[in-house]
Amino acid sequence: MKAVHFGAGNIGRGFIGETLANNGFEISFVDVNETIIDALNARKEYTIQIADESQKEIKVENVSGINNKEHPEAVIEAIAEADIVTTAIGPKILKFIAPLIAEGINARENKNSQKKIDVIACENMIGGSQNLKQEVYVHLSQENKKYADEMIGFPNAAVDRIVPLQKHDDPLYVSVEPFKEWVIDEHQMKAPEIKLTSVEYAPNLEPYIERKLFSVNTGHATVAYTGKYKGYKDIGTAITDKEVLQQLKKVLKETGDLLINKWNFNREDHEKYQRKIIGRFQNKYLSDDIARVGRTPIRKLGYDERFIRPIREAKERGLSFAALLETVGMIYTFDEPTDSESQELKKLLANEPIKKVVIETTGLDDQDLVTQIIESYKKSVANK
Ligand SMILES: NC(=O)c1ccc[n+]([C@@H]2O[C@H](COP(=O)([O-])OP(=O)(O)OC[C@H]3O[C@@H](n4cnc5c(N)ncnc54)[C@H](O)[C@@H]3O)[C@@H](O)[C@H]2O)c1
Ligand SMILES: O=P(O)(O)OC[C@@H](O)[C@@H](O)[C@H](O)[C@H](O)CO
Repeated sequence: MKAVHFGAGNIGRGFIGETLANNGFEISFVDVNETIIDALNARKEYTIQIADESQKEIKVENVSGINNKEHPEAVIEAIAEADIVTTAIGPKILKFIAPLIAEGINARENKNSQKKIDVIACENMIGGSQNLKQEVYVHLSQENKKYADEMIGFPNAAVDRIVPLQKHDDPLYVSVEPFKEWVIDEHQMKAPEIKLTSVEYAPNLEPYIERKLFSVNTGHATVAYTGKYKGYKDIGTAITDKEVLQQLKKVLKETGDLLINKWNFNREDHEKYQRKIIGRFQNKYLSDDIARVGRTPIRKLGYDERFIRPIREAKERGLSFAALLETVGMIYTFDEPTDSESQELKKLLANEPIKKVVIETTGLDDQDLVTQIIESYKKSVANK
């Protein structure tokens, strides 16, 4: 069985690669990072280290790499032969790899392949694979679309494992937390006979992806932005600050109340899930930079993203969202020189009226919310 995986980065190697290999797949990693691709081709294996007291090492074998900038034709060929295609490349990059996936589908049709496959985007976003499908379909002819409608599934997925930026001499070595969870929307699959061991299949992914995004990611981002606001550089140190931990707990209470109200989750189970998340952020065996967790703040301020969507939905339901609003105010003060979106946000704030910046970054048309966010931002600036 063959897998093509786009993005040989942290989660790509640290989780998706491990899972596919455990399920007997031969994996072609597609990436633009020459060092990683060359190392994959030279060694055909890499090592994952579990970041807990065991420090256990796991070998991932039967892997190779394709540089999609240099060898797009090899990627198309690999997709034509694949049994599964996955991505973990970043939500904003999906549109750049869409033409290659479209050409791969075209190649499958040209060789009259009757094998159905699924293309699974493992990104932190709601509706990731369906979003990728839209981008891919832009590049398909009417005829290709008909073939794709029948043969290619784009099931949404939620992927959870903290994999920080890696700082080892070996460019492939990847240290990961022990926790892992990958859920795939079963109803959107075209090849449901391929069921990966250790992956969960759900009839409706929405509650899972919202629970993950609005608990793990809203919480993680809250530690990052509150931590940065208070001068910290990494998640593990920031969370030892009582005020940062308090802010995290307040935010998780708000998203928890929303999720319980919306999806009818059992409160006790959800609180247990939240405690587990806090413990994961406190993992002393992991060193996770605030620069990584807070990366791309404009994306994270998006309408359907980890802060604005829970704020909108809490407001609709008459639930509290004060701590979420407070954190959003701090996001606008996030100044990370290594992150281009953070610098773009800084420039926008320096050159445009704050109201325009808030509307553009959040996509909100609710004037009351826009005003509340402006007030929260001004408070953050004043108290800094
Ligand atoms: N790291 C985590 O803890 C984690 C956990 C769950 C989900 N995710 C999600 O997975 C995705 C990837 O995150 P990551 O942390 O692994 O990031 P990463 O930066 O480590 O990996 C992304 C990889 O994509 C490659 N890439 C970028 N543009 C490309 C292009 N045009 N063509 C081919 N390759 C390209 C990069 O070279 C890099 O190797 C994101 O959507 C993220 O939200 C990450
Ligand atoms: O990947 P992002 O930028 O959407 O979010 C940063 C982190 O919160 C994220 O990568 C987590 O580590 C991960 O989602 C845990 O499953």
